Amino acid sequence: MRISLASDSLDGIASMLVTEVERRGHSVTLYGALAPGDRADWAWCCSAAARDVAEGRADQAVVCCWTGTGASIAANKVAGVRAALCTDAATAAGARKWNDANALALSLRLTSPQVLTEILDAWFSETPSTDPEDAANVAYVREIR
Ligand SMILES: O=C(CO)[C@H](O)[C@H](O)COP(=O)(O)O
Repeated sequence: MRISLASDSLDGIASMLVTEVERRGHSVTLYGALAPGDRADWAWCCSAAARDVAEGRADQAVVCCWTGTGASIAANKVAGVRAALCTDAATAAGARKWNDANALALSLRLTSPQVLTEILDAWFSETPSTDPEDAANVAYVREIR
């Protein structure tokens, strides 16, 4: 898949994120501190990655900041993006399955290298639920203005 990655710093698991996503066979587009010379303020770089998803240049995004909160807020402001701040594999799997989340938000502060690999394995292996109730929730979210 085409994955847009953004981080406002190179702290913690930020650099590892790029290699871990590529190692899983995805092509990446980089924003913020991950792309030398790019703007690295979280609001800008995380919304830029999310906009790639909304406008069809990427299938999914992974957005990071120290807390993960700004990254998720900025990504969720982009229409059509459902960003989920995930701190463990079960949350990441649930976000893909029940929320059809198309952007993974991560906290550079909280996410250890081990947890990052667990989250990415869960995120990329889970698929959206086909249960009509789950689909109805996601459809409802799509229409929220
Ligand atoms: O978590 C964040 C936003 O939600 C930022 O990473 C945090 O505010 C630090 O930013 P800066 O290094 O620019 O001061």
